[in-house]
Amino acid sequence: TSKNLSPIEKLEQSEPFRFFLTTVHGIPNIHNQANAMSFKEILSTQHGQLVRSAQFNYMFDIEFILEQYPSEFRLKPLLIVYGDSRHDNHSMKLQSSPYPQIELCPARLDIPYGTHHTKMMFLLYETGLRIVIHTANLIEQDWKQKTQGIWISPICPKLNDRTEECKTNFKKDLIQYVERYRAKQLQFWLKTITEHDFSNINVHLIGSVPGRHTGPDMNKFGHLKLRQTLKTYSGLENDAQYSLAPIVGQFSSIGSLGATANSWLTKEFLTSLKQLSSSALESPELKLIYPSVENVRTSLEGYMAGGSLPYNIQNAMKQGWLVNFLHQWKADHRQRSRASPHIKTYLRAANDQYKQLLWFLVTSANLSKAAWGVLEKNNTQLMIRSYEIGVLFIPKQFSQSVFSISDSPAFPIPYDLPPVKYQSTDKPWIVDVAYKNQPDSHGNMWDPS
Ligand SMILES: O=C(O)c1c[nH]c2c(-c3ccccc3)cccc2c1=O
Repeated sequence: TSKNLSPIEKLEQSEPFRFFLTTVHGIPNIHNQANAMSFKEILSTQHGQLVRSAQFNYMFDIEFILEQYPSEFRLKPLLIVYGDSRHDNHSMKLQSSPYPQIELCPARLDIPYGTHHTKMMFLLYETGLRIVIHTANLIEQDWKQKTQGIWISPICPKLNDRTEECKTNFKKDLIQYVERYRAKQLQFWLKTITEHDFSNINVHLIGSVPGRHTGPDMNKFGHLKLRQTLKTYSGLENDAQYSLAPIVGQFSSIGSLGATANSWLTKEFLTSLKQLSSSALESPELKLIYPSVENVRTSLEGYMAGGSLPYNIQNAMKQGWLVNFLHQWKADHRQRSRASPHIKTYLRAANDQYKQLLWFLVTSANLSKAAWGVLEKNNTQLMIRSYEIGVLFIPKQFSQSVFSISDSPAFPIPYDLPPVKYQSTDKPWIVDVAYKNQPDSHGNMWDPS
């Protein structure tokens, strides 16, 4: 009977990556220990005396959120940063009106169809500032039986006169991201970030903010920021041995990608992921992981899991070519093959053995132009619709040449590699069609009409 780890022990054991999956109700406890964290454990009193916090997200259940904070922290100031959608923007005001400690910050969404997908926590303790970047909405179902990703920073101490050097540019990139909200409610947090020492951060920040980014702004956000960061820091530039190293994308929704793979996916997006100059003759393999109908039907939540996989028939029918790229959700080594994925990750393996990684990204960004951006005006501007944020792990920042997924310090990958292709009978999960041939793990059918 192995004992349960405390939140502090989980953080210590997660070094140097500090990358977790959410705990899952209904799997053996042993798989909710190493590299697994719950919302309550993130907010545990064991981390110190909380002063105030901010929660950036897309969906909020205020009662659920407050219930996750330890009772002694529930009345501390809490800033909620949400997407100012044109239609139901009063729901946040209604939810938070009973709680004077809650301040609201609507994020501007000036480009149609943009959403505030960013999922991030600022936790200010008496001992310093912690940043958490993750993939879960602040509603109970997102933290119960899904696979979600969480990166938890060290508690960054107050800056004394010592000049800090942040080797991944994380601090400057975070300030640049938060400044783009142009929100007075975030002024306190911009000042707070400036006053803390981020020199122990070993990940890169990859964010998206809505806009038509041109000139010097082009490489600051979206897939061009990823391209730029990989180019500058990965040290792969001229390493011909990796030109065919396979690339994996894993996500919980898919946008309208165009009539062929070449429209955006392989020509623009893959060029950023492979980061090598696009002149490299043949392209590396791109494998995409997105749940099949069978993955959803047999999941712990059953077809209900599909409610959080909003790939719609309108987009699916325009891109039948995509199915050839698709692979199943399979995470046996983490006991999470039935914990439907809401996490989004992108990675490059060193070769087709998939035993080592060249880099790993966990992010809120699904496979869509809205999230990553699309080049316009003869490649002079990158148009992004949504707010997104993620962290990129590069071996060099961990004094390694590659990440091993088995030898210590093993990178804790969320799913099984190599990815497993759809079977010939498999179809991608589509949220707005009916599935009435086979009951799910709860004996239910799915009939969205
Ligand atoms: O931020 C996130 O992760 C999510 C963002 N949109 C979701 C939707 C949705 C899809 C189209 C229009 C409006 C809402 C539905 C179900 C789950 C999500 C979701 O999880």
